[in-house]
Amino acid sequence: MERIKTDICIIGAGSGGLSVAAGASQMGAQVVLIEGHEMGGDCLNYGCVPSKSLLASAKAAYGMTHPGDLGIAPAEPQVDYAAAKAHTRRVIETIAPVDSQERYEGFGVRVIRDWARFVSPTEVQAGAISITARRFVIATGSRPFVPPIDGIEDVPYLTNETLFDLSERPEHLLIIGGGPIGIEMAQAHIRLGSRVTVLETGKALAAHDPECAAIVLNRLREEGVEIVEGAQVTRIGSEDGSIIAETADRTYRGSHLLVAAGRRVNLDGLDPEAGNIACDKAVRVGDDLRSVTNRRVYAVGDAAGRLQFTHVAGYHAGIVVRSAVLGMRWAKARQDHLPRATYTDPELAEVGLGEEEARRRYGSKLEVVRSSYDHNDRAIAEGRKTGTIKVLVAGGKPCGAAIVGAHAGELVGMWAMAIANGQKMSAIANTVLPYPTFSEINKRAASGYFSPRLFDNPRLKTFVGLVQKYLP
Ligand SMILES: Cc1cc2nc3c(=O)[nH]c(=O)nc-3n(C[C@H](O)[C@H](O)[C@H](O)COP(=O)(O)OP(=O)(O)OC[C@H]3O[C@@H](n4cnc5c(N)ncnc54)[C@H](O)[C@@H]3O)c2cc1C
Ligand SMILES: NC(=O)c1ccc[n+]([C@@H]2O[C@H](COP(=O)([O-])OP(=O)(O)OC[C@H]3O[C@@H](n4cnc5c(N)ncnc54)[C@H](O)[C@@H]3O)[C@@H](O)[C@H]2O)c1
Repeated sequence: MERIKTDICIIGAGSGGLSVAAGASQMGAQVVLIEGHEMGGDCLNYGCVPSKSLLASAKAAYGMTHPGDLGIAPAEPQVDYAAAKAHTRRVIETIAPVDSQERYEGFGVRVIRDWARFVSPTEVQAGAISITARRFVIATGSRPFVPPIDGIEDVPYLTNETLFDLSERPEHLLIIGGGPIGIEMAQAHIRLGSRVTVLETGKALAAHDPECAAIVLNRLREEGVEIVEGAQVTRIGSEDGSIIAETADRTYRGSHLLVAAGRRVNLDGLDPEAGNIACDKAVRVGDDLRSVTNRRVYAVGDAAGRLQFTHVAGYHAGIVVRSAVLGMRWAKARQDHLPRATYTDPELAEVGLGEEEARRRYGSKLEVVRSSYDHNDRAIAEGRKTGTIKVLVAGGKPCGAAIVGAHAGELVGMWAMAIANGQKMSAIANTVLPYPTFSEINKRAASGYFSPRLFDNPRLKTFVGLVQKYLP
């Protein structure tokens, strides 16, 4: 057996593991990176990248049938589902070199392509290689959770790991789960010509601001997606070549079934017990992202059991590099400034607290300011007036923002920056933005916070009266 001693051993070469490896190795630490499957993990191969690529094809098709009032006649798009999937593959291939074994070996990282498991609190094995390290980073990500519905294993269901390889367009896609994956893929498929039914046991897009989520769900329904909330599927089966999903009061039929019912953290095969690493649904870590039972071990990204986003995995990686490479043991992960976006049309994006939590925390001190897309000149010019922004303000500072509308994922960045840096509403209001841009929606919301203070203020009016009296 080959034996390696290293500074940092990272398990998993997805968004989190790769970011730790890049940072640590380029700062001079010795790094071993172990990947059992594809370099790039979920985001590149089965997640963000293919889903956003397919949504882009779908948006192009929708734009042809819905040109709005722009003076262009609608046209029937010739949708080639297989070609759209070829586009997603090309996008993956274009981005893949950035996550490749060769690139990381170029940084001096020893990359091992095998599955890793702990054999002791200080040692991991990957195939015939044993690695002891000063610090370990669990960056094993997550996989689709398949609910134990009667009959589900007897039908050929799809998950995000197989959907993007499907080249025949589903005639009628049944989707179990109305979270971000289910809803993004529902819109992609309805626009590419499938019929789509989403069966959601609770509320669809439940993690999002309810007002903003409702706008997205209404749009999907208008486009023809059947979204059934409160649908408890009790049995899955097949009949006459169709897949059927039974709830208490109805049977739904489709040609294909996509399971998008949440995620399971990848801990199987890792043998965390042998490493004295306490886990529940994820690795149990504190805000320092270190295992509560084995201080040599960190967890990042989906494996850390917090928000499951690529940018969060990257953020975690930065904390780990500070702590494990630079010895800044005080480095801690925050949650309050992390943006979340769902790339439907209209987009949905949030940062910071939701309204309910903000009210609990700040009570009557909380102020809510809003601005609507239909007052934004660029949105009017482009015929993209559906949308709104809601900013939660406490003590003059934004503590949360929710946006639904075109480019919401871009617009939320300004609020993420303000919250991350403890900036006041005046920081947004004082920023001069180019005209006409969608980002002026943010500024209008910030101005909305100051308007009553400036324009409905009797003391200010008296002061201005005096100034005007004495000004030469
Ligand atoms: C369909 C879909 C769309 C998404 N869209 C977005 C989006 O638009 N924006 C966004 O921010 N997030 C999105 N996400 C979430 C995002 O993909 C994940 O949060 C992110 O990939 C997590 O990164 P990670 O490093 O924790 O794990 P991963 O990227 O999953 O990487 C984990 C890696 O570890 C490897 N591994 C696991 N166990 C072992 C082991 N024992 N030994 C060796 N290797 C192992 C795996 O093979 C994998 O390569 C999406 C997810 C899905 C499924
Ligand atoms: N745009 C993005 O950034 C993006 C896109 C996709 C996914 N993601 C990430 O991936 C994570 C996972 O996404 P997801 O949509 O799979 O999970 P999710 O947990 O967000 O949503 C799953 C949904 O499935 C429902 N569900 C569970 N069991 C069910 C059953 N038996 N029948 C019907 N419905 C059932 C749940 O109630 C829930 O609403 C997200 O939380 C997000 O962090 C991000």
